[in-house]
Amino acid sequence: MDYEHVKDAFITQGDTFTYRAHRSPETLLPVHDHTGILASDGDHWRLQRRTSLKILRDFGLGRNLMEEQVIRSVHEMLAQVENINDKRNVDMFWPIQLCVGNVINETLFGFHYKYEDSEKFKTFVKVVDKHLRHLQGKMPLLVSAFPWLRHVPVIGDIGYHNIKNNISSYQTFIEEEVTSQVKKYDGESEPENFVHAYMKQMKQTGNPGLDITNLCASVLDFWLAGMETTSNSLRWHLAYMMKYPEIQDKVRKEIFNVVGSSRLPSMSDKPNMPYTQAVIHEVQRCSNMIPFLGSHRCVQETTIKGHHVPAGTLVFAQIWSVMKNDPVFEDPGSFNPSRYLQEDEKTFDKAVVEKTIPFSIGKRNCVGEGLARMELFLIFSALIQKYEFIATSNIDLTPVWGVVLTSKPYTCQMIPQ
Ligand code: HEM
Repeated sequence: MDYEHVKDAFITQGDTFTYRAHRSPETLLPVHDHTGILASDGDHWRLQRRTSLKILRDFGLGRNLMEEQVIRSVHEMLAQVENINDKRNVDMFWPIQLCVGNVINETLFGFHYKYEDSEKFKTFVKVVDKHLRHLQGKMPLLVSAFPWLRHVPVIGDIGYHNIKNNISSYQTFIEEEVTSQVKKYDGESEPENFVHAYMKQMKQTGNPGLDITNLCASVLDFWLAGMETTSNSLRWHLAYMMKYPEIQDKVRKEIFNVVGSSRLPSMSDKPNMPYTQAVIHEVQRCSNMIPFLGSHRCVQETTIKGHHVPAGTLVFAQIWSVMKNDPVFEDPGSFNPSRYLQEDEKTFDKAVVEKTIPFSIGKRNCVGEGLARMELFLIFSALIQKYEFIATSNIDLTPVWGVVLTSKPYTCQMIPQ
């Protein structure tokens, strides 16, 4: 499957391929199947997706709430890192995890976890992390291929029931936070967080599909789809920068030229920082974090580029293969951000950018793409502006297998700039 196949299925024939399989491992993500965005389909999915996108757009475009939230989180992360006395051997796992987690938490619930008081949050993050890792084990994949195996002792327990039971541990966290925000909503003032904005939509539209069950499910989707992806991507960014220090220096030089050192980079700087943008594209292409997309069930018989696809076929688009193998990427195995820029080093090569699709394309692409792109730019550029990162352990860029391909753990020396 190449880019043209994915484009034909997901864009040209978008409506035909927006349905899900409704079998594990997807059904092991939400508490109830057919709720929220990630695991639902049909008119219900359309309603939930449209509602979430409207809220995110109102926050991001209308009032810039989103950028302010990310920058607040960056400030907190930098303050935490500054307090580390010995910067010769630092593990950036938790500072990055908390920074990204706090952006989602503030977007959804309107408050930040303080670093010194984040045990509840850390426990939740660990449960989600464990859940996503277990989902991609051999047994769940076996049960996914042969759903009747979930009735077989041992295989069914490891591959299905134990994982299903895990869900309740993170659901408690979600329900507590949603309930607390629901109580605070006065119905009058301009919503400042997702829960309040969703409640306003419930009230304004009166649509029975917008209810507390689906609010909780959408909130959970944001955590599941938004945290591991974004925080791992940032860890990949630092790993690549330490493996290629000359590229790290070049990014920093661009940041100093455009932003200076007295303030943090902002979204208005982004158009003037083509090299930093090219590096972010290339890290996303090379780290290629999502090995399998969710299933896209075909609802009516069709053809994709001459291949017959019967109704009911499950399609798993290989965006991994597009970013690895498309001929537009010359020498695809090498890490080369300059491939995104023309000779003037300012203008993007549109053909190369078009095939870089870490957020997928079409009707079921990433709902959080705008937020994730903003986070990657603001958090990555702030870190490179403030510190030089030098590896103090081996940087092995072979990924660790999972729902999201992660970087191997590493430590670094951080030299203030
Ligand atoms: C670097 C970060 C991220 C990457 C690489 C990424 C990637 C993806 C991809 C490839 C899909 C499509 C899956 C499919 O076709 O089934 C997806 C879907 C989704 N993403 Fe993201 N994502 C990221 C961050 C986020 C964030 C920050 C959020 C929200 C806070 C988010 C929310 C979602 C949701 C809700 C869906 C499901 C869309 C649907 O089923 O209609 N993602 N993401």
